[in-house]
Amino acid sequence: MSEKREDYISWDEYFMGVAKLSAMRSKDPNTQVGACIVSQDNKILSMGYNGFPIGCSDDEFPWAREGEPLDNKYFYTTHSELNAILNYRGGSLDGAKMYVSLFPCNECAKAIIQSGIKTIVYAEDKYKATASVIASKRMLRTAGVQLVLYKSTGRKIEIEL
Ligand SMILES: Nc1nc(=O)n([C@H]2C[C@H](O)[C@@H](COP(=O)(O)O)O2)cc1CO
Ligand SMILES: [Zn+2]
Repeated sequence: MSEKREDYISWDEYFMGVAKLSAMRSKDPNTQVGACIVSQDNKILSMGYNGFPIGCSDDEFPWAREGEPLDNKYFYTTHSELNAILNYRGGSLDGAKMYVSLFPCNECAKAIIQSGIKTIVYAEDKYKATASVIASKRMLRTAGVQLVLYKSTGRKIEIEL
């Protein structure tokens, strides 16, 4: 009998890979973020990426980072984490895990806590010095959400599409 394959991807690589693949759907020219929500028994429940709400055209709303609040993206974008939570239509997310390519902001932190997600596995934390992320960590830690920095295995995957 032939032996089983040994170079299959791990659960962590699988879920962070799905989060990063989701991020590739984002139209944001500066930062693409992806999230993948997983049940306690390793089933994918939902995914999301950052973008404008349904019906708000990617070609009409602004992608700029600067300028007046009404003329830049920040009032209009839905973050990947919130999209992943809202995309889930199956009931409770109690005890679920979220894999996300960038640490969640304070607004998403509130949604994560309220939805019952108990663990966040994040790949990057490039805005860690901002008030938003400091406030986010304060709430998440106080609420008992486990924060896990994803350790890259360095594996590169090429997929023909
Ligand atoms: N955790 C996050 N999830 C997200 O989906 N985002 C989104 C909002 C914007 O579309 C983009 C950040 O844009 P910028 O400020 O790096 O050009 O990423 C941002 C953060 C940061 O907290
Ligand atoms: Zn957010």
